[in-house]
Amino acid sequence: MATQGVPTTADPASEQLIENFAGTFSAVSKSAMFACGGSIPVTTSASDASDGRQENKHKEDNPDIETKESNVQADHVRSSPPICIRLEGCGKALLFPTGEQSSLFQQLISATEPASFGYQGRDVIDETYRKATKLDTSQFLTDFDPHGLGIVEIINQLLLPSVELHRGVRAELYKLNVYSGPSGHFKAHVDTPRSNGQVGSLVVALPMHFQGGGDLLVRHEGETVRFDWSQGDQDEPTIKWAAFYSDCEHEVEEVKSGHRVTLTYNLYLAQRPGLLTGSSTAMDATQLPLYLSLADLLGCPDFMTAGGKLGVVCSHAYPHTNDKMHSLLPDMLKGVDMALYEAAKAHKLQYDLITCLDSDEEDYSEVYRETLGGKDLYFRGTQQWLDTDEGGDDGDSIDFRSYFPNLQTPHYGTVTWIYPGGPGANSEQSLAYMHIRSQCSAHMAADKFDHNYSTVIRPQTRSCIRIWHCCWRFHPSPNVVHHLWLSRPHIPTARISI
Ligand SMILES: O=C(O)CCC(=O)C(=O)O
Ligand SMILES: [Fe+2]
Repeated sequence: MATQGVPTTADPASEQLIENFAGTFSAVSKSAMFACGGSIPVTTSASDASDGRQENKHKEDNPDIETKESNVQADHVRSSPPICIRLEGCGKALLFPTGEQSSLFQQLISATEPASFGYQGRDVIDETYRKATKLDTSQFLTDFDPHGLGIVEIINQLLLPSVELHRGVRAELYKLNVYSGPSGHFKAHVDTPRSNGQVGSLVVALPMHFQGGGDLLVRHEGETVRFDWSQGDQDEPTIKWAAFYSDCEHEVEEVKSGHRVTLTYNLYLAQRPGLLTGSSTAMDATQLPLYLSLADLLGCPDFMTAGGKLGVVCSHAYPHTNDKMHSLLPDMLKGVDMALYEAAKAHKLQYDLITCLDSDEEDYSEVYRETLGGKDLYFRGTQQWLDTDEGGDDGDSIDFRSYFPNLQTPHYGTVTWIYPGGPGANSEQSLAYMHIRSQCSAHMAADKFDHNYSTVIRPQTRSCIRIWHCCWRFHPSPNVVHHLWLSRPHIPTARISI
């Protein structure tokens, strides 16, 4: 057996920092995400479009550059064409971005009516509480498509962490609203659900100059996320969006000048038509609490001065056995796992996702690596035993490693592990067992194991292998299995792997 202890446990100063980070991670994973948002640039001229083509050409000519960059900051930036609004009874299309002096925009403003809000079962208009105007969907048409721009998919991944893969949200246009300066606002409130299936709201701010105020604040269990969407006339025109659960209190701060024009959508739970589009660039990771917590960790000069590794156990299940699914990572990540991935990416950390086997022994000082059929499998701990009694409770134990003669030296050294919810809280290990089963059935002699032996790997039994469902390490190749690995190449003394 090849082993090699690597003394890279966190130093005491780092331990406190890691604890803070773990606290945020656990809090986020417990409460899941309650709000998310992002921005999408609007392409307004032919030159913008050709810039995009130039960039693609550059990448075609330099495939290596593409590959190297793709691990850290690869996604192309998705942009939107100008957004068209057509008013009922008006043949002309109003295109956003637009100037507030344009006659079509003025026509829009005059067509809107004071916006009400629900209070004790009635629709009320009270400008001290809400000063805004609205158009109902019967009064206008728009070509804005939150599904096509990838917004809905991001919401699926971030706001629906506990829902199975095939569930998602459907966004249904509800209103156009205008909050105009100097005093347009909406005080803190919780939206009235339009039906049982409604899970949240999506607000999209069209590219339009307005300044000062107009921030959307969303609150949940004492946490607040602020979305600042003001745009000056020098800024690139950008669509801003935010989505949040129905039970979140939210408010719109006073707009000082200009017009804040929004499309609001109700988000309903729906069947998810397929897998993901991978448009995470539309999301603003810097608004994630994990981003800030990670920033604290990375910004501290005391953090892991002697180097070290941080492993974060995934909160959700992913199909390890299916190569097609592997290639869809990270797009198919859910909830806090995706948030962590996005936060790491926004910090320009390197990352990798691996599947990891975790023994139940106390000694975690060794990490073993085994390459199986082009996939890397990582072992932690010193004892890897399989109980081979397929049907019964207790059977013979076999040293798992004897089936992997090419076991290599430890690859990652000691890892400081963060278990959201605590060790053992991962309820989705069964998928990982299937992974083991499939790995083993492909690579072990058929007479040694039959295909049922997922039943004999018992996570809670001390002498059995326990599988933690992804320690993270991302790799651009679809053939290499998962584990998120974060490091800071520019600060060589402090290396983090998650
Ligand atoms: O415009 C916003 O940011 C939020 C609007 C809102 O709260 C609502 O329409 O219920
Ligand atoms: Fe609202």
